[in-house]
Amino acid sequence: MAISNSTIFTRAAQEPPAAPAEYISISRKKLVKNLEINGEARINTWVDSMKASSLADHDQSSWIVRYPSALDMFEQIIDAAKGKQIVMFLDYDGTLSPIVDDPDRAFMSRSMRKTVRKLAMCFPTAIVTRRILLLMHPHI
Ligand SMILES: O=P(O)(O)OC[C@H]1O[C@H](O[C@H]2O[C@H](CO)[C@@H](O)[C@H](O)[C@H]2O)[C@H](O)[C@@H](O)[C@@H]1O
Repeated sequence: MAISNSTIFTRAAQEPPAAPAEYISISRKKLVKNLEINGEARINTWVDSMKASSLADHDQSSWIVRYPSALDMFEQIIDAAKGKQIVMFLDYDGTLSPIVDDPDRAFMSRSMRKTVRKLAMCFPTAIVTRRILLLMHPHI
C-alpha cells in the first residue's frame, strides 16, 4: 500500500462533499413504513441478493474477473473517491497481519502499523474482526 505521496487523501478528508448528491437519503419514517409493508418478502429478497453475490455460490475464477483486486485499480479508486467522505474498514487476520498458526502471534508488522497510523490520520478508520476487542489490544 502506498499512501505517503498522495495529497488526494488528505484533501478528501479535509473537504467533505458540499452537496450530498452522492448519497441515497431516505427519511426514517419512510424507511420504517417500507420495512413494514411486505416486510418478510423484502427481507427474503435482500437475503437472496446477498446469496447471489456470495463467493460460495460462484466459480471463484469468474468471481475474481467480475470483482478484480482493488490494488490493481488504485487510480480509478482515487478518481472515484474525489470529493467524497472516505471511511476505511480494514480486515485484520490475513490482511493487516499475516496468517500464522498461532492466532495470538498474528501481529502487524512495524511498517503496516505505521501505514495504518497514517491512514487513521486521514480518514475515520476501523478494523473489522470477530476477535474479542480486549484481546485485540496487543495486536494493534
Ligand atoms: O472474522 P475475522 O476477523 O476475519 O476473523 C477470522 C478468524 O481470524 C483468525 O483466524 C485466522 O487467522 C489466524 C492467525 O493468522 C490463523 O491461525 C487462522 O488459521 C485463521 O483462520 C482468528 O483467530 C479467528 O478467531 C477468527 O475467526
